[in-house]
Amino acid sequence: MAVESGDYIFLLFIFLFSTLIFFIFSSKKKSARSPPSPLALPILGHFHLLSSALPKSLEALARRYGPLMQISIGSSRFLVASDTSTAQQILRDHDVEFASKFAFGPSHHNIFKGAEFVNAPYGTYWKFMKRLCMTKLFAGPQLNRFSHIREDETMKLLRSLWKCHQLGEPCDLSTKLTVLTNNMQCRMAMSKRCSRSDDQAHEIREIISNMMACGGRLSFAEVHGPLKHIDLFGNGKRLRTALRRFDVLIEQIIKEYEDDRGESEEEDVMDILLETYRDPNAEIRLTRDQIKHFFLDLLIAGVDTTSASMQWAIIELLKHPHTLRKLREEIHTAVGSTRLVNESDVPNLPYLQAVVKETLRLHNPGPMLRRKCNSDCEINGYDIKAGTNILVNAYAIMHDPGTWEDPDEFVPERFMAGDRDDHHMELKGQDFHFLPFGSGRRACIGAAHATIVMHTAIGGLIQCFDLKGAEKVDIKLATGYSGAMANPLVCYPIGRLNPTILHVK
Ligand code: HEM
Repeated sequence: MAVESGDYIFLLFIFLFSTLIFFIFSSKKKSARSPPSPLALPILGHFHLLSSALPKSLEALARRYGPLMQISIGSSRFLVASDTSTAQQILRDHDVEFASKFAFGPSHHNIFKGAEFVNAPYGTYWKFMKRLCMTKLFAGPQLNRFSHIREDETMKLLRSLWKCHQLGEPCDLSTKLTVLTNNMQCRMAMSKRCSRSDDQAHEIREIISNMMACGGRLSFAEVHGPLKHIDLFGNGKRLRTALRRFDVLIEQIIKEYEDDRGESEEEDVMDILLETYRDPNAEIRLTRDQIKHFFLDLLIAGVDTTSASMQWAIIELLKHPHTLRKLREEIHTAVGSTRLVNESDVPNLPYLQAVVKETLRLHNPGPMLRRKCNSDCEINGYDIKAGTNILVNAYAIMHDPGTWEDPDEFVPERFMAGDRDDHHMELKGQDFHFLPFGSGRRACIGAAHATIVMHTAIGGLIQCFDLKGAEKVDIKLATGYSGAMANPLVCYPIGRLNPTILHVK
């Protein structure tokens, strides 16, 4: 068969086209790079470059190595994203690829290993539990259902401070705020048990505090580094003991639920989980350990974070008398002095909202967002392989001087319309300059609950009391990567309005 000139032209075209495609792809491959990394030491990795204030030391490294860098601490390797644009790619543009999390704590001491919700990979189990949280605990109508619990516990807090005022006694506000958040959460999730008396909620609190204290005492080297499998000071053992105590207590609560089956009270989250556990045809097969760990996760994720944020807000207000005065004036104008601030007042208290936002920006208790990449993708022009662990440094983003004027100062006015540019930022994670509750599929599920609690408790405390002596507290950040305070907030409450005679509504 003769070859016609048209065929030559066609073959030449195919040749040129394939060559072009080859070059495009091979040049892409060549430009496929790994993110930069500081010089690492053998075994220790970058351990020597990091201080106990991890978000801050990672922020300093990012200034030299860029918004996406590789870090290793002992056997843990991860990328760190430190600016808004990189965070947006990970948390929004590639949200599905980064919808799993990796464990970044002393998880090797967890006696319920594999049963976690907060660290669960993106899949059927996580989706089921998230749906349960949103439909039964933390979405609009469900949140409203629990308003009486929040009111009741806030009133208990204010009454206990009034008692200190009457007796002239000091008050450990840190503990009282933690009791507040713990009791609210226990009553919301296990209302049948924890509403009858405070005993079980109190015991749960004690165990979780103990657990957090042991976890916090573990050094970086024991969590990530060369001492990971040597429990040098016995804190790992103590942590496991606290977990076993939690196991015994929660097992007892579960048994009480099982014995009380058929009682007419309204279904709570524990009932729903136990129904799913018993049902052979349920959408997922839950294990008993998963149920236990779910409650543990809610308590660990929600109690100390909300309490620490309120402690920081109070300290900042006491350090800034002008801000405190302005807040009191706003509350006085909008609410008056015959009734207590309540949840429906919050939309009319923009300065209180600004105080809460500014506290969460400056002292965020969840400053490192953890993600695990599910499939290969590209971020900032770098190839990211499936299985890569990433930390988004929300601390660095919320302290970025390019976004925030005087980023280390407490200036609630920046969130007030008309004062500065930043006022439009909301708490829902849609603005990647402001990420106190993270963003995307794995964002905080308790954000709405936490902010309601913060507004009403801070509002009530400021309305009813002057808090004297707190200025003597040595204000330091606790070690580790959480944003909690190192020392308890002890003060003398001096009554301004008696909460026990104020109207609640
Ligand atoms: C001021 C209080 C709180 C702050 C600042 C906070 C912050 C955060 C942050 C930054 C994350 C990670 C988000 C991400 O990776 O994108 C998170 C996750 C989470 N938070 Fe909160 N949180 C607070 C209160 C609560 C409360 C009250 C609860 C529930 C009782 C809660 C439950 C959770 C859970 C379950 C997750 C994991 C969600 C998942 O992995 O799917 N948090 N929180």
